[in-house]
Amino acid sequence: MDPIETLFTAAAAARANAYAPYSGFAVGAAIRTPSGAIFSGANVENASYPVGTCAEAGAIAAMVAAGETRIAEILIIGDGEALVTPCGACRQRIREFAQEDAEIHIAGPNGVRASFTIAELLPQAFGPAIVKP
Ligand SMILES: O=c1ccn([C@H]2C[C@H](O)[C@@H](CO)O2)c(=O)[nH]1
Ligand SMILES: [Zn+2]
Repeated sequence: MDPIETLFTAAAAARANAYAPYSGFAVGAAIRTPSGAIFSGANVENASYPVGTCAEAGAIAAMVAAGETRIAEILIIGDGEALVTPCGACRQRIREFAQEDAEIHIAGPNGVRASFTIAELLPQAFGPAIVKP
């Protein structure tokens, strides 16, 4: 299968399990690391609304738990007509692990609609190199 299609399938499977009873807005995300492994996540909402977490955060947590810390590509599937790009907090989360040339693919239920780099979505970012000695 085409690599993007593989990511899309993983993100769609996670999205099908999204826990979004409050917004009704299901999101799925899938990361491919340089090793070729794929990690996925879905948004998980909470009765205490601010405690909910984004799909991207879930996929990043799965990647880190498996011992990987580099994002080669990430694909996010949202809903509706508008591009569901990562929220501000998730742009920062992706920035932490994104390779320089990492692509962020934004998809709807029928496929990828646009692709960006992290520099496009989070210019002049605060990142690890600033903090790490
Ligand atoms: O990129 C995004 C944008 C939104 N959401 C979730 C958060 C919340 O559960 C719902 C509506 O904002 O969608 C994500 O998971 N990722
Ligand atoms: Zn987010």
